[in-house]
Amino acid sequence: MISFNSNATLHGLQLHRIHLTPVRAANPFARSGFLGFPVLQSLFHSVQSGGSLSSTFMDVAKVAVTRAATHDSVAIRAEDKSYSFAHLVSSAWSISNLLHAKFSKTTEDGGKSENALGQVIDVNRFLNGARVGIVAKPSAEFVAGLLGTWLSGGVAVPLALSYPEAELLHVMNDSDVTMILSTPEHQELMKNVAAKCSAHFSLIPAVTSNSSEAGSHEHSENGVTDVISKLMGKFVDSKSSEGDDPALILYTSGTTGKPKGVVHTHRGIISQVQILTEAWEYTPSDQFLHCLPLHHVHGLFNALLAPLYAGSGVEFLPKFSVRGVWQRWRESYPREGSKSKDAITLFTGVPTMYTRLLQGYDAMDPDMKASSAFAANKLRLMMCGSSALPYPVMKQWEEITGHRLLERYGMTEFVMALANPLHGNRKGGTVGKPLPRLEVKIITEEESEKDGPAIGELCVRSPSLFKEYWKQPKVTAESFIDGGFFKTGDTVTVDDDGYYIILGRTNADIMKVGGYKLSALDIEAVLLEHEDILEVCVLGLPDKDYGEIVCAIVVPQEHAKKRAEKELKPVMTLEEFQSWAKKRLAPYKIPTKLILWDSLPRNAMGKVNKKEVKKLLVD
Ligand SMILES: Nc1ncnc2c1ncn2[C@@H]1O[C@H](COP(=O)(O)OP(=O)(O)OP(=O)(O)O)[C@@H](O)[C@H]1O
Repeated sequence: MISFNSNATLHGLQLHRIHLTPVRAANPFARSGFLGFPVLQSLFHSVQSGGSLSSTFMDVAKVAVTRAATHDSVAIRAEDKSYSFAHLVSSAWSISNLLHAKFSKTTEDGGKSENALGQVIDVNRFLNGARVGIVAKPSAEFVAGLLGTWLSGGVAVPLALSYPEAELLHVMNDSDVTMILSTPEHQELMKNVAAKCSAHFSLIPAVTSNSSEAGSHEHSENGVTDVISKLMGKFVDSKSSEGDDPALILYTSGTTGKPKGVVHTHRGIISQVQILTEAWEYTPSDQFLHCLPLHHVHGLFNALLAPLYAGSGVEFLPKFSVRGVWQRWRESYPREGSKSKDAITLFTGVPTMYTRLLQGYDAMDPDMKASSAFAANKLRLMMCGSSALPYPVMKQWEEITGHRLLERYGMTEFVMALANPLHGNRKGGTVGKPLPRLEVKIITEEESEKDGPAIGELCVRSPSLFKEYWKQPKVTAESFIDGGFFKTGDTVTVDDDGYYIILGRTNADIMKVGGYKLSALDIEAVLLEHEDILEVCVLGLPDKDYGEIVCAIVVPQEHAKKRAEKELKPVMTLEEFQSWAKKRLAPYKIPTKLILWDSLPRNAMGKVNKKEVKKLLVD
């Protein structure tokens, strides 16, 4: 067994912390271990860095929200509207009122509430850990729904928009949601689902945008004071909620079994957003272009909560569009020396997004190519993760945009753990080293310890580790080893420079072929170098002689399909494919079965569920 510790520097965060000490002392949010606090804190950060350090929470909050109301601090942009932090906080407050009206009645002493279960509880935590399902596209309403749930002592369960009704019902029933918050476009379906799982349903009130008249009125100086006083009143007298209280349940995609509810605490969330802010130096001058779903950690933490915590703006493209992304970058940096006011500085995506962006680029005329590549180059940072980034994609992206994508590794259970550096060598085919305050170790099998690099299961210990699998104490207990390390189920190795290489999910990507243990990801990376292959999925199929055989499902490039049509020949034969692979792969790694498909069945995060595909092929 070998273990590694992260020793990354902390200077960025220390500055931030020292700066905020006077505010935290007087701030009731600080005691509550509540993400609403860091969101407000990020406003204070920008106020203080402007030079006017105020001494009390009320002073700082007033200045901060007034600034936000004068458009200085845009938190969210979506569909040509912008929303300040003040708008989000004010909407969260309205949602909390709405939930309060539904779920509690104030007791005679006025300081306590009785919730729907007849429990007498503190007015500010009336939901008492009840689950609130949030079904909304990436929008200001989604963020307000999340904050409103936390303001009320609830546990947010963000749900996929793409789930069919049966899957939605599974998740809602499993997490025992008390309430579903949604938006008009999903009203019909969600009302139906709510009725079937005996939950209440409510629409999230539209968040007021900066441009609307109601918004400017609401956040006039008196309005601001009013919102702040209400929030203060709500928190000053509240008993602090413990940071270890559940805040969020995210459901896994189920690539390794039935979807499990992963419970994150307030403290874990705050730790994670601080770790990411520090590692990638998110600041209030950053603008994130966000095109990921919000029920997975990549879209929720890396591209929303951490940037909001850091005071960065987040612009939602509700649905990923190749044209939309390139266009937004070109608008940000129209020509040399010019940068738009809201220029995008940060982007993150899954590998298939970069593949599609490259296809879109190839289809552009030369002028458009030049302006697109120029604009992309101007962003501060581009990141990739959620599944393995194929080396050819990374290389081509760098040739065009000048950006070496920062690849990182994460999982629903601990959010992010390993990452290539912001400054320093980003190594293709690796996911870098442990993030600050993260510890990892590899549990090796006896025989692999003798020679060569350690290969085994990656285990992670982190302040951002989840608390438990919802209602699954046995599975939770089995997922940890001594000392609180979480067993990821991923097989990894580490190179001579300490960079980690993900070989894949032990039970889906690691194939046992005639005594060899092979990584499907390793073989996929090589096959993607074939000029006729657009996408590939490698998996092991059962075989009575070898245990498993290597099967490759290939999606051909358009040009290969057109050529095949013209020549009235198959796009690729197994013989041609194998003779190409022979020069690049050891004989036992060469696929012995080739299947050609038009596309691969990918989930919202661009992942192929290999277990499902295997079932299709074997049954
Ligand atoms: N950069 C990366 N390279 C290779 N694999 C990655 C990378 N980032 C994430 N992964 C894979 O994604 C997994 C985490 O994804 P997630 O938490 O969404 O689980 P899932 O596989 O989709 O679902 P389930 O937990 O139900 O199996 C990791 O365990 C790892 O296998």
